[in-house]
Amino acid sequence: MTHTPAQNGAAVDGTELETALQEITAELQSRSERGQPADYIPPLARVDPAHFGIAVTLTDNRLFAAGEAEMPFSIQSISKVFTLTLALGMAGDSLWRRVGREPSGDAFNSIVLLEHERGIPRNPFINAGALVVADALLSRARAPRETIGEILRFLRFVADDESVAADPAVARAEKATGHRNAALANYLYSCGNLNNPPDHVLGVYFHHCAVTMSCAQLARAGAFLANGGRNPATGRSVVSPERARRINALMMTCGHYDGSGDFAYRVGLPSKSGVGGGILAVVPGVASVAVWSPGLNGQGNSLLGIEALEMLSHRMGWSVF
Ligand SMILES: NC(=O)CC[C@H](N)C(=O)O
Repeated sequence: MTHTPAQNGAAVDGTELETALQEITAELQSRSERGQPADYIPPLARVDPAHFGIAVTLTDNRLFAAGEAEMPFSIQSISKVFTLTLALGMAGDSLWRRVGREPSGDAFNSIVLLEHERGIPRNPFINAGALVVADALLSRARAPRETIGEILRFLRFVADDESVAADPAVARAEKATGHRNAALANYLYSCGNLNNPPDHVLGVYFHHCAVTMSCAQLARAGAFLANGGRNPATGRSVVSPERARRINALMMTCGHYDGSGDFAYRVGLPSKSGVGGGILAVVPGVASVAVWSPGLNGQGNSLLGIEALEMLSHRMGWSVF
C-alpha cells in the first residue's frame, strides 16, 4: 500500500498515529540492548535505561503519547534549540559572525576544530557553539541569574507550561565535573569570542542544560518549529516562518553532532538530541515529536530514541526526503 503522508497536522489519522506509538513503545520497551546513560554527569548516570516515553503534538494541537510521556528528564543539549532561538531574536544574523552553520563531524564536546578555526565554533549545537550563544544572551542581561530566568521564561512560553524548571542538582553536578566545558569557555575567551567571564557563561550554560521536561512538555515546546514559527496551542507567533525553517535546517545538519548524517539517512527529520536521552524531532507542517530513552550510543545520542523515530517516520511517511 503506498502511503500518502499527511501534509499538515489536521490531516493525520489519529487512530493510525495512536496505534503506531503504542506498537513502537511496546517493541522498544521489550529491548534488552538499551545503550548506557551519560556517565560523566553523576545524576544522569543513575537514571534507569529501562525508561521510555514518546509524545507527538500535531500542528492542529492534538497531542498523542505512549509510555512514560509525562515523566520529566534532563533535556540537556535539546535546550540549545531554544537558546539559539532566543539569541537569534536578540542578535539576529550578527550571531553568525561568532558561530558557524556547518556540521562539525566531531564529538559534541570536541575542542580540536576551535584552534584550527580561530575560536569560531562550527555550529551553535556543539558545546563550544552553545557557549557562544549563552554569552550572546548574557550580554543583554549581564547577570547570569537574569539570563537563566529569561531562558526559563521562554521555555515556559513555548511549552505553554509555567512548571518548566531547571534541576539545581544537575546544574551543580555539571559545574563540578564540567572541566572540558571550562576548557572550551576559556579557550573561546582567549580568542576574544566570549564577552563575559567564562564562569558566568558556564553558569548560564549548565543551568539551561539542567532544564527538566517530559516528552509531552517538550513536544509542545518544539511545536512552533513545525508550525511555521507559531505556537499551535496559543496561536502566538514565536519566530517568523523563515527563521523556523532555518532552525530546522541546522537541526537537520547538526542536531545529532557526528551522528547527524546517519540520523538524516535513517529518519529524515530535523532533530536535536541530548545526553539525558531525549530527542526533539520536527515534521515540518505536521508535528513535533519528543522521545526519551536514557541509554546512549557512541555519539551521545539516544540509542532507542533514534530507533523509535526511525520507526515512526517510516510508518507515518514523515521523512522530508
Ligand atoms: N550533548 C549534550 O547533551 C551535552 C550537554 C552536556 N551538558 C555537556 O555539556 O556535555
